[in-house]
Amino acid sequence: MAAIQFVNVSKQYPGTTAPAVDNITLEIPEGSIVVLLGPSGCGKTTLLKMVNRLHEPTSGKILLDGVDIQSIPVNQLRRNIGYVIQQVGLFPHLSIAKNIAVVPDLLGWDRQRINQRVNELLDLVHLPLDFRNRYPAQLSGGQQQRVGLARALAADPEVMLMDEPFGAIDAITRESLQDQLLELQRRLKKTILFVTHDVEEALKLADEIIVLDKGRLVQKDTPCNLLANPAGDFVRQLLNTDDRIRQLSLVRVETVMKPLDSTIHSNRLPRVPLGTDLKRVLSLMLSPASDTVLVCQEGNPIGYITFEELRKVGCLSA
Ligand SMILES: Nc1ncnc2c1ncn2[C@@H]1O[C@H](COP(=O)(O)OP(=O)(O)OP(=O)(O)O)[C@@H](O)[C@H]1O
Repeated sequence: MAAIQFVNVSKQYPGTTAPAVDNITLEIPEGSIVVLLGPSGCGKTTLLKMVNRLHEPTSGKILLDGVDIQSIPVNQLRRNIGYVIQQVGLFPHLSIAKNIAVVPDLLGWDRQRINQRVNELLDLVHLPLDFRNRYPAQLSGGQQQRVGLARALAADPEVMLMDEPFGAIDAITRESLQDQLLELQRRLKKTILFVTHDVEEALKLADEIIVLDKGRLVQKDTPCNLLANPAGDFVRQLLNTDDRIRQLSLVRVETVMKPLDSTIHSNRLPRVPLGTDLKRVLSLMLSPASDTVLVCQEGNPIGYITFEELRKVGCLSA
């Protein structure tokens, strides 16, 4: 079942002449990262904020695991959805531990369980335990953003909404936060709806990308299919498809691979772990020549990708 379903959802703000979100119907599959991509003002944030009811649709409905969110009390809904935003929104007067514990506190967890969870989360986002007693102002922007992520994960929500979470962070820290998010996602398998206007970030993080223009859904596809078959000039220009090799370096092998089958004799084939980018796969295919590369999870082959497949999905056609 899709974790989040939008059914004919529109939103028009009072006093405006055009809808910010215009009749969107789409499904966000459980356990996937789906990225909302589009230029400023296309309706990404509005669409996202309707999921935790920070905005209400003018028409249409949104289902969470098949349940209309209108039937769920708002506080309960928000406690079950992790929310990470660009401005982090940490409470300046609370320690890092207390910031991370906000939702477990609200849920009435006992002290010991909260302490344990805070330690677990600091570890998960690669922050040292002695950060527990620091205050937000004593952390760098990237560290604060990791605390924001830990806080959103605290009560182990199935769904995470992330609105340009790395937007205000320098390029190098941003890349490492993206890598950490992907690493976390391989373990936690949350359903993540992620807003960005950064094409490279979208190609790197997404299992599927949803392109919006003026509130309308223009295309919904995997990063590779989007690059291969952009639905018209708007998407083509948005993706700026000139630099194919750069783009290959952003797309992850799991968004393209096929599950392993009996036609593949795996003994001597080159192997890559989940998360490897397609540029690396291509270089393995070229030297020494091998038209198939195996994809492994914890050392065990689970899928494969062929040169023909790379070519067919269009990444190499330019
Ligand atoms: N509270 C509001 N009242 C009126 N109009 C609004 C309001 N919030 C957003 N809008 C308008 O709705 C449209 C969509 O805005 P939204 O913030 O969803 O876009 P976005 O794609 O997230 O943009 P950005 O990338 O710049 O954050 C814009 O035209 C915006 O001006």
